Amino acid sequence: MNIQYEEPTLSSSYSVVGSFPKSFGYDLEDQDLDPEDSSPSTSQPRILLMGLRRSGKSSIQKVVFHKMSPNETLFLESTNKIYKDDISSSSFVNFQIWDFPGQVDFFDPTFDSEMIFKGTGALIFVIDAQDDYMEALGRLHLTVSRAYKVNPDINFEVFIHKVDGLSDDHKIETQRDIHQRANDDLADASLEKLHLSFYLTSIYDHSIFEAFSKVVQKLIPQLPTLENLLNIFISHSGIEKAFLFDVVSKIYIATDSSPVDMQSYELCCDMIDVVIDVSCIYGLLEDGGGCAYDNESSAIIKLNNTTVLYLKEVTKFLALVCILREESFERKGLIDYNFHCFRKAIHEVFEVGSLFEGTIWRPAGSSSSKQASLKSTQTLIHSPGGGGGSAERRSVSHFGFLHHSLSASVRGKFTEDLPAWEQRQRAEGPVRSAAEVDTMSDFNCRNCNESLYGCKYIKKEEEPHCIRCYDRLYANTCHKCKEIIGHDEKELMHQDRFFHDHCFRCFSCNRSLANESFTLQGDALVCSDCYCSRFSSKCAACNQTVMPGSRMLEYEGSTWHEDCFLCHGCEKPIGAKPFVPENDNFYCVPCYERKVAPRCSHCRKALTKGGVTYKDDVWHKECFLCSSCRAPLAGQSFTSQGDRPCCIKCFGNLYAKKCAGCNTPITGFGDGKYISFKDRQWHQPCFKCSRCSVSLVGSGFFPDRDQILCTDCNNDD
Ligand SMILES: Nc1nc2c(ncn2[C@@H]2O[C@H](COP(=O)(O)OP(=O)(O)OP(=O)(O)O)[C@@H](O)[C@H]2O)c(=O)[nH]1
Repeated sequence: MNIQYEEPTLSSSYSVVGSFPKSFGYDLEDQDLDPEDSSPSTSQPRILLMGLRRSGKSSIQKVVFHKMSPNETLFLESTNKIYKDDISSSSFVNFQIWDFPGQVDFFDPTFDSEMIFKGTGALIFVIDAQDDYMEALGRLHLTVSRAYKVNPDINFEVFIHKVDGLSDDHKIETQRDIHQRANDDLADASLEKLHLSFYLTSIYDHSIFEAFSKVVQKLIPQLPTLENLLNIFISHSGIEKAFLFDVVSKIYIATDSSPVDMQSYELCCDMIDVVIDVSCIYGLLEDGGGCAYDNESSAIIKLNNTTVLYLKEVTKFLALVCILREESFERKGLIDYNFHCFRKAIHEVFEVGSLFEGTIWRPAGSSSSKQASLKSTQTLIHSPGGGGGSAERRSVSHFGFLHHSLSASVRGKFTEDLPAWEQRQRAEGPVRSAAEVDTMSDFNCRNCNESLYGCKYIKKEEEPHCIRCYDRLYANTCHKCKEIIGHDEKELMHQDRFFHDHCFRCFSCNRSLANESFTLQGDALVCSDCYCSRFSSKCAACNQTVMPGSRMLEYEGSTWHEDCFLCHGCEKPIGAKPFVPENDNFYCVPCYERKVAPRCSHCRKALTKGGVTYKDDVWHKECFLCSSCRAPLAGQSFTSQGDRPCCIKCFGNLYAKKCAGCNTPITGFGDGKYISFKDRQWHQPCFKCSRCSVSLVGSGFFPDRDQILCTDCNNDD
């Protein structure tokens, strides 16, 4: 195959290196992404985008990192070379994305797996959910197993993409199916340790940004520190939710530890768009110079539901976007002061981060500035009033955050524990000048009264506690292992029970459930896969698992997917409508009436329920009438005259013989037996002696013209 080198046409920041497959572009001499940078750009962490042709790889990259509108991706040409995109020039995160052509051939001798996978942080495999995904699953397995062999530390991420075309039920079913098949393939290859994470994505909504955020976050070693900082910041400032955004890509680098709901995330994304758009109109210089986002950037949007959105610049590429209630925003001085502390802390964290090799963070400055920054932290610790000037000041924590008066109600437990602080302690030892000791002399644990200066501490209802006392007095006990969940351990809560992160596992397969969906079976936690294979039923039509929580139908002990329960007549799903079972088939009522139901012998209309059967014919109840008087016969005694049904009354009047004793009809209904002699008949009670009225049933009698006589009366004559 001979593919020519081409200049990229889509974006000036997009680099094409080499051609596929002759040279994959992995050679170091091709790495000319940053001519200023003497270090080879391969040292940057790398995210690979792989998947079948047209699965949407380039679109994802273009939409997330190059602001391309989703509709424009319709015109993207197929990728036939590896595109290496260094996004660090426009973004805070410092990595390359390699977009692979769909037809990559692992068996080609020029494909250097070692080279590609060695420096890879994450491998994103894109599966087109609107297409038949069996081939993609095969390719996924091949790709991840090869990559895992070279570098087991890669994060394997599967984007089940283009889900905008699927219904909600279909999305869940597709995810479950792909999840199950992919993991089965890995289990068959004894690769159970290889963990795949799955995301439902689309470029037409925020899901792709959310998914990319999570992928990037996993590559950030300082994430727990950032999360802690955000926790402290929001709890001290009365803020409900805060996101640290990479402004250009709108992926969030970190957020506080409360759960992320899509709506809040979308709101904050939209706010960034608004800020950039407005400052492009009003914020640029007359000659068009300047920048739409700079260190002056800050914005407040008040929503009409008493919610406020607050954006502040953190670094050239980072913005903090907060959601808070209007009443909390009245203390804006306090929030701004705390933000100031937060920003300083962030700068310090990045500097520490830059000391680590291969960090995904952009270094904040040279190492000589580290000393200055650490000093400023000390200043903050011991001069909490600086810049804040607020009457609400109540106490100071390590980074000088002021407490919001609502903090107790805002958030419970958080640990004011920052690696940067630890770093300083390790590097310099506990510095305790006289002035410092004075300032901090009454800063003791409220329980054991030991000084907290230079130590980690945790606030409980505004009162600082040393770690030991805090764990002893307030830490929760893990429901599984019955051990205390220490302040520095991740704690998960489910139905008022607390668990260690590592104890929250599936009862059946022992997989961690921290980021998985699960259900409870009695007291046991079960992951959805095990639940499906053990407890859920199979659809009687397609024999596939009926997912718990999905829409289904049950009838006489069998289960169907809602879409599989079809009318045998029109072959459409019957859904919640009434149906009629007939010879192992089911019919919706219209089809049953049209095609299967018997017809009434009287009106010829379909008979769907009840009715009367008489001499192999069926009638609606209301159609089954006396052939003489038209009175309804359903539920009544009746007889027939010829083939026609007849009520007792008409039969007696019109057709029955008369009793020779009482002259009323002998119908056979309720009359008991009757006696017949020659051409005369009697009801049994009427068969008696015409003179002395003695019953003649069972005894001899003597007819005497119209009369019948007993032996005695006959002898009297
Ligand atoms: N409906 C929908 N279409 C999408 C989505 N993402 C991408 N597409 C479309 O999918 C088609 C293929 O997208 P590309 O980004 O070129 O796919 P690719 O994986 O880079 O393809 P190759 O370069 O051939 O490997 C384009 O027409 C996109 O508009 C999505 O989320 N939803």
